[in-house]
Amino acid sequence: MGFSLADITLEEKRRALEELADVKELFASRNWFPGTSGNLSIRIGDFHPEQFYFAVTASGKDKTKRTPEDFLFVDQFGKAAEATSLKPSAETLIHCEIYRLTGCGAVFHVHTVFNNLISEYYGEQGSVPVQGIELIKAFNIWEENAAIDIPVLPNYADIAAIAKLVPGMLNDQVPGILLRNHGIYAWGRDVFEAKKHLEAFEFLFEATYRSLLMRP
Ligand SMILES: CSCCC(=O)C(=O)COP(=O)(O)O
Ligand SMILES: [Zn+2]
Repeated sequence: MGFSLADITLEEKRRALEELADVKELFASRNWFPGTSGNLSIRIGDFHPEQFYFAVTASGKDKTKRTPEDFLFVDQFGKAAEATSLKPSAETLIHCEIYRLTGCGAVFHVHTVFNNLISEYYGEQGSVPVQGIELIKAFNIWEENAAIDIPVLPNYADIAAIAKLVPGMLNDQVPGILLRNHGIYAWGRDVFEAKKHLEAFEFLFEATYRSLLMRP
């Protein structure tokens, strides 16, 4: 092993930055980055659980704007892998842990009103039960009347403490975790799949919220 960022082609790095910029713009148009919240990443190059690289959003930026300072490359520890004045997302360690454990290709995190409300409602229980909704198929689960449990983790100011909980909370079937009163992390093999999963989660959260309201 022992490869470096320089071993990854410029073309692959350029493509990752372009894809991140496009998906960031799309999510911004949906108001999925209120108050500079949210972070996005795409993995590049070879993957070994103990060594990999990814491009991630810089911390604290207005993610509705497209600037030359939006992203940087980091290693498997979340440390900048190039000389830069940019700081990686404050939540980069959660991305690191998701890549390490799943080997996925992209991780997207957004704060929305529906994911916050649902995470609080089911926070004590530790997971959000969802059953019989067609969009569960977005997670490649095709059985009749499928039931899933979306994990909910506690939210701490110490991101490393949250990252430590990730291994114990991953559910093989479900490509996402909710942080209580915080937001959703969704991932996939690539940008297409991570976006599909994130959209499905948001649909399921809104549907769950509305069905709770409809209860007698
Ligand atoms: C103002 S939102 C608080 C931090 C957060 O939850 C988030 O998603 C954005 O942090 P980042 O460092 O990635 O900008
Ligand atoms: Zn966040």
